[in-house]
Amino acid sequence: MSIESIYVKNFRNLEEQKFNLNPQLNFFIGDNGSGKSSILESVFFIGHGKSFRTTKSDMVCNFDHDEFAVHIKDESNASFGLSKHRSQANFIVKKNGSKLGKLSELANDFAIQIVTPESFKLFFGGAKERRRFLDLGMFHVEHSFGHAWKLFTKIHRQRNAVLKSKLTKEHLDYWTNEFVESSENLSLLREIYCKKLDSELEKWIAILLPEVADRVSLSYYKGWSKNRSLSDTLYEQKEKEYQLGYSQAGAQKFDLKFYVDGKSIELKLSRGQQKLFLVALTFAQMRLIEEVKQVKAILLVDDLGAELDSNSRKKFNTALNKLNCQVVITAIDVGALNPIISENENKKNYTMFHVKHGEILEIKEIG
Ligand SMILES: Nc1ncnc2c1ncn2[C@@H]1O[C@H](COP(=O)(O)OP(=O)(O)OP(=O)(O)O)[C@@H](O)[C@H]1O
Repeated sequence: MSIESIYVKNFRNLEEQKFNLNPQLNFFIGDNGSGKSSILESVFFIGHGKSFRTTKSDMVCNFDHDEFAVHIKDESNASFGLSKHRSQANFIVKKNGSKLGKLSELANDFAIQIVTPESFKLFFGGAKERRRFLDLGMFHVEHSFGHAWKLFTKIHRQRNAVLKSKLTKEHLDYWTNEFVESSENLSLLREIYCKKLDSELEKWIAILLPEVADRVSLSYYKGWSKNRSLSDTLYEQKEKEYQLGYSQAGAQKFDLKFYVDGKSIELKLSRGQQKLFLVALTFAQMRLIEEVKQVKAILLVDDLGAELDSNSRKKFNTALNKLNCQVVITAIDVGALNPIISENENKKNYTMFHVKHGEILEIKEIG
């Protein structure tokens, strides 16, 4: 799918704005603090039911107002919208004018991925972001994942509650058996997905980081040692688990690590190369989602110029043309978009906007 039009109201510094997007490339240019990231944040909000900058949804509501809204229309004229008043706990979520029960239901219709200047630091800096990334892909690609994940989360919570309240051995044994079974189930699904991701990643690395192609490897850690069963691991850690009050091993502890020549990415790649690596991974995931869902994913890139030199942006553009999806890119100035603009000049497949103090204006002539 692609987004045809967006309406935002009282979203951060965007008071009331309506604009149409190009089905392919969209560039938002503006000074620091003009509202570029807020535009991406509003699109991300529709696709994920949350912000990529804060866990507190009321933070995105304009300081001077009590209610914010985002509405979009896609290329087939289907409409999706959300709004929230500060005084209410829940969002009003609508699809084609009819109310939906949950914000998360909107996510079924979208596959929106984002790359920000911070994302590669977060991604290579800690397991949390890698877990989030992988599970997001799995949610779209592996049909049984949503159900398996929900079940696991419920069992994990129950087992932790038993550990915390130090209930009887019978209670713990029951929840441990359930926990082991659902951990193994989830882990198997993740392992299958990682293999798919690995083979797709290779293709994008060849375009974006040809200098390390064939030297990249991916390693999936399921959340407990590969040499021992989860039951044995939990049995051995029983005392410690009772002391701490939560499960020490299991599918919640999974991770995905990337290496170049067997050494971690942070040691082998520069910051710009790390960003390209994450772009390659994001494109690989988008392609897998597209194959399964038969929908085009939408890519958001905040501050393209950060960390990427002109040659890297050229490779980024080559990959972008191959991916062929709707893209929304922000930059501080037009120079940061070259050579992407110059290489797409003849195709006229882009729209450029100027963002100033929360106002969005389409630029007709680029001079
Ligand atoms: N809830 C809010 N209400 C009103 N204004 C807000 C709110 N939250 C943030 N802002 C302001 O919105 C402005 C735009 O922020 P945004 O991050 O979108 O800018 P940007 O154009 O991406 O800047 P940069 O290039 O520095 O990343 C900032 O000046 C910020 O102070």
